[in-house]
Amino acid sequence: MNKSTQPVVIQAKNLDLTFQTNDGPVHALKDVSLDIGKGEFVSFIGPSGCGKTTFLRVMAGLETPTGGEISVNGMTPDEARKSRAYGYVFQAAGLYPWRTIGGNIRLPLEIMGYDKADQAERVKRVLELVELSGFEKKFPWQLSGGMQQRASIARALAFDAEILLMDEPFGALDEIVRDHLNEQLLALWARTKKTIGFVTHSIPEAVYLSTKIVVMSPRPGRISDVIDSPLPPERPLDIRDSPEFIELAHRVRDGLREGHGDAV
Ligand SMILES: Nc1ncnc2c1ncn2[C@@H]1O[C@H](COP(=O)(O)OP(=O)(O)OP(=O)(O)O)[C@@H](O)[C@H]1O
Repeated sequence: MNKSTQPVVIQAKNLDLTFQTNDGPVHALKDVSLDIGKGEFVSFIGPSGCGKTTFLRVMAGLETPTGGEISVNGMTPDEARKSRAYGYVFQAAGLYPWRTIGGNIRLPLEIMGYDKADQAERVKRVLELVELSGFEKKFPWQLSGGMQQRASIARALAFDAEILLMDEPFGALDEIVRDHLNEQLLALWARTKKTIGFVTHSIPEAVYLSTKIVVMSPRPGRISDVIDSPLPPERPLDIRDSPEFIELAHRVRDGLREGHGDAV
């Protein structure tokens, strides 16, 4: 299933996850199988409730599947988490308002016991990576929403996690800011060669960013299409006007329609 020539980092086989709720069982994931190769940028797109976040949380070891198997670097997700295999970026930047940007990025490093000099070096490096050098001593409220989200990405990068799991990180931002962050994220991905799992509701965002697009559908949450992108790795924003891009966006839209009647 994995067409990438890179080794497989995340392998999910026939995953099932049913939540038991007061209103009865909710089948959040059904028979989900997927290989993610090292260095891939994989987007998960689908209507609300199709299990995107649940799948990401299973990869991160934050949710336990009720059936099937999943491995991350040959380990269980829980073991992978303990070996600091991934960083997690949420929809809200989730920065502590009483800590500076540098202080927020340092927090996981403090908890993990990195020494002071190493912490300082890492904070400097990741701030450069997200183009926030000079903002270390500012507080979150002094930064725009887009900058806060970049700081949150920097925090996830600070301990060299090989895998970055991002749950709609730019969903709350306006389109121009989002375009800019998409460009920056692609550049960062090219520089760092991270493996990225990215949840989005936006077709253009998924098509612009991904090497692989996973289309999901709800009730029960399942994968309805997996598309390996034919687009080149170098992607200026105006690639979105190219026939290849538009064709790919159509295929994603068709996949969403099939899984969800006519509403997306
Ligand atoms: N902890 C939980 N307990 C019970 N049900 C849950 C839990 N987490 C998720 N669900 C349910 O599982 C289904 C999938 O939810 P999930 O959040 O993964 O979807 P999603 O595709 O990420 O949706 P959205 O795009 O709205 O964020 C939904 O029906 C949701 O209500």
